[in-house]
Amino acid sequence: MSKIQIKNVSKKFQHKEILKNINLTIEEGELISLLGPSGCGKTTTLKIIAGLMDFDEGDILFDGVSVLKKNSNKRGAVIVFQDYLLFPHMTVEENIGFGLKMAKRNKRDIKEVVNKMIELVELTGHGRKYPRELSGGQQQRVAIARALAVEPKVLLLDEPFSNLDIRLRESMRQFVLNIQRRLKITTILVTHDKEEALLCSHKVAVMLNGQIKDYDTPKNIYERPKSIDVCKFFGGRNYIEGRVKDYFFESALGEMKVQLDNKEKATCVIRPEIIKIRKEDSKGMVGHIKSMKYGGDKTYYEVEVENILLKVIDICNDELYIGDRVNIIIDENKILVY
Ligand SMILES: Nc1ncnc2c1ncn2[C@@H]1O[C@H](COP(=O)(O)OP(=O)(O)OP(=O)(O)O)[C@@H](O)[C@H]1O
Repeated sequence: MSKIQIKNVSKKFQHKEILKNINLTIEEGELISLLGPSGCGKTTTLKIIAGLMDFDEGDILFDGVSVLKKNSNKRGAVIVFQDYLLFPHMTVEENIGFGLKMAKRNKRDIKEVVNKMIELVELTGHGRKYPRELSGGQQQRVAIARALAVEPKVLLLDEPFSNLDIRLRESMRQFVLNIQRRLKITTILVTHDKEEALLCSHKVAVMLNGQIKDYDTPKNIYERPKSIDVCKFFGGRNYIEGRVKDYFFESALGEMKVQLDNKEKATCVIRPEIIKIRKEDSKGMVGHIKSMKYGGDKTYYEVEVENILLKVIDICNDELYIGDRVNIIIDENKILVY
């Protein structure tokens, strides 16, 4: 249950800069996600926090105190990796008790903690089984129990759900979240799954190319990211070129009010879900539907307006067909201009 501060951390592998001046603060009891594409440096960051890897510059503090001189087993941070890394020749009980045995805790204590953990992760009756006798989700719960048994101050989860099928992933995610909220353990979740990061976290850090590009609440990071790179990482958005003049963004789509100073070249980012389409009734911007895909609770449209193909996500409108002329309504309060 520590506050974690990562200060100006940089790391090179064979002269290649992998982490570039990483700064992050995670408040006590918070769960934050480190979100980014494959190879951007997420696992490296976790290993550095856990003390499993050296780095070139910077500092890591737990509760305001540098942990650089502490070995990994003294830091109180544990990592759960995506492939669980359970010991195959040990039973569930032995796996969960392993860290406590290493810490030379007495047998009675170990048994008590192991039983508590087995109950916590809902594996009562499975204690004597070996990992191969368990399902993927059960193995994962053993890995979580093993990590929590040593009462870490910091829990580091490296893509813990990525090996599970979608249904199991959702229930395991909720399961881990409940435990995290109950124990209030400071947690960093590494993921490349955007929805997972948004759903689970108090805050999300978007990591691209070894740099933290943005760090904010899920809503702010999704709706108001600081840079166009982060918008592009979330994907699926509309990018309109234009300029800002006298507090209006001017483009082929016309004028939209913005709170920005003049800029000769600017890009407006419009999320598909802030655009609504209606059967044409002569008011407002007009386009025509080029494509539509039914997706159950939403429909994906492509609408051509002034030679621009706009992606639109709206509820299904049974009166609309491909080729129809439609009015486009953009929520100007939700556009972003960079
Ligand atoms: N021991 C190592 N020696 C050399 N290069 C390494 C080493 N470990 C990682 N790298 C490189 O550092 C970069 C970051 O790796 P890292 O595992 O941190 O990425 P990641 O964001 O966790 O990716 P993924 O989501 O695929 O696990 C990659 O380019 C990787 O090839």
